[in-house]
Amino acid sequence: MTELDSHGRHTGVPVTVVMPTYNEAANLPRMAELVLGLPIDGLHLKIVDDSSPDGTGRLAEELAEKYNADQPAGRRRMSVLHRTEKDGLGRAYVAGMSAALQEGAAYVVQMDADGSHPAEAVPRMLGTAVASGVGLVVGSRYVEGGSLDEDWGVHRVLLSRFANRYARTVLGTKIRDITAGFNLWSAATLRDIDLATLDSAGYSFQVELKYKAVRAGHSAVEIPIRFEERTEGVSKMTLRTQLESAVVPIRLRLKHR
Ligand SMILES: Nc1nc2c(ncn2[C@@H]2O[C@H](COP(=O)(O)OP(=O)(O)O[C@H]3O[C@H](CO)[C@@H](O)[C@H](O)[C@@H]3O)[C@@H](O)[C@H]2O)c(=O)[nH]1
Repeated sequence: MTELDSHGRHTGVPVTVVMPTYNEAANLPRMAELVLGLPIDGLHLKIVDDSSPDGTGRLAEELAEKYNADQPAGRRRMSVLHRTEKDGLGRAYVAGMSAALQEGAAYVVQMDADGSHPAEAVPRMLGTAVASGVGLVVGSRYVEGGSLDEDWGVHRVLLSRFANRYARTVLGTKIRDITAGFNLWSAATLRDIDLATLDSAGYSFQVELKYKAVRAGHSAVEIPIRFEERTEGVSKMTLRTQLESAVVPIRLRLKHR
């Protein structure tokens, strides 16, 4: 059970932040500093890099060496999982989450490496999960108090709103930000979902995982966050991943009628 010590730090619970990267060298040092500076003792940052041509994987190793340097033997604050090729956001998360569970994480946080997700919300998400006992806390743009960076173009805003409305309608779920990429999971919830047999390779993984968690009987809580547009690098979303996002909800619905 996590507790807050006299300095307001969460203690006593192993939390792993899984962060997939593809060409995020310009963002990674700042992200590592933000995440590893959070007031959560024992927090671990796991990078899942798909052989980024810009050297993100190598940089991640250098950062891990720096952050692990002053740790007692056998304890690491940061690790890097290298995959041989770009194989999709969903598969990168499956690899990172599976490794985190094997290493004994009690909670797993999903976070983009581009600064879109407010790292400072993680203690609040953890506190919510522990206090309420829910297995999934969604960092939500679409509940009261949540917001989107005004720099998101009209096209992206409409696409995001449509994708959410579409997936929610097809799947009949109540989660308002079902495409959200900033989520905290309890290990028990992830274990109840067969990560090895997901239908999604790419971004629709976000929808599939939440749907399967709710179907497995777990409840979700959404807490408001502000989503910032990245200032460095570019989104890796493609037409193909968007098409997958259109197909996966229908496939899930047909499978689980
Ligand atoms: N390892 C790996 N990482 C990837 C891959 N594709 C993307 N990433 C990493 O995944 C994170 C998100 O990728 P972006 O391409 O920046 O995502 P986005 O367009 O901003 O979309 C985000 O918001 C959506 C909701 O609007 C989310 O649905 C989506 O999952 C993501 O969080 C970044 O850290 C990026 O480097 C991949 O194939 N492999």
